[in-house]
Amino acid sequence: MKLNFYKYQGTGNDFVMIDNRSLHFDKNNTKHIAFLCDRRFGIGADGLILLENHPDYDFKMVYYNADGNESSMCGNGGRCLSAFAKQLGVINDKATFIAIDGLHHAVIEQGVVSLQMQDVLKVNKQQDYVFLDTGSPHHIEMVNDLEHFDVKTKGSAIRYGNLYGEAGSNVNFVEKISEDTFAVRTYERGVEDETLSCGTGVTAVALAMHYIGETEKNLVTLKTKGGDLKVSFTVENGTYKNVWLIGPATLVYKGTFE
Ligand SMILES: N[C@@H](CCC[C@H](N)C(=O)O)C(=O)O
Repeated sequence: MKLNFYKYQGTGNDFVMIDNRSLHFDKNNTKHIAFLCDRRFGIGADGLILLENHPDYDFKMVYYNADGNESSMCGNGGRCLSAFAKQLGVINDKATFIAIDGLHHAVIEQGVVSLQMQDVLKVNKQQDYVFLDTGSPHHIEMVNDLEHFDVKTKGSAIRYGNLYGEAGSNVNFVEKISEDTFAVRTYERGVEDETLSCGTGVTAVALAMHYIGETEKNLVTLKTKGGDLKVSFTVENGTYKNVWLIGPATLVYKGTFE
């Protein structure tokens, strides 16, 4: 059967997008989803996202990691899916959609997609790291010389280590550039490698840097290998609300897969 797909990227975090409003896509075929995401034998992507109808909202987001398994929230994916929904004519410049972690709002202005993320009510600060959940779980460590840091080896050791058990965690390494700017590199669970950018990851980093006092700003720039993202938020009694992930989301190409 022929499959129409669209390839999107948001700061280099890339996704195969499928309009599944007719529910024709086989969601249980993990091997097929992993195959479509394979960079040598398939289309190639960090994840695959289905856009589906929802009775109460503009659309529903269903997200799979490159390993073919459905996973928790993808921030860059949510931004790209909002751009895809606009391209399909499902929305204009604003969206309210449901994802695995709940309701999201998105606003699109000149190719920049701002996505409201879940409130973060709990931050776990330890001596060497911070852990928080921004829709997906994120371990955060500050390091020196991030450019030459072995993200894959060190990230994999933490992801599969004792701290996070069977479920594992995404792992972010951070270097402070200035009061409101941080460089971030992320090892992504389900891709099992470093990706060029991770939306829930940079969101977690911005909040963590505020929480541990590395910044007092509530608009933070995160520099990833795939480009810059911004995160804004309000602070209420040690919790983070009104959290927005802001950055570009671009159609790369569309195609048909046999
Ligand atoms: N790239 C994503 C994160 C996707 C989910 C993650 N790999 C997981 O399984 O936890 C993002 O932009 O947030």
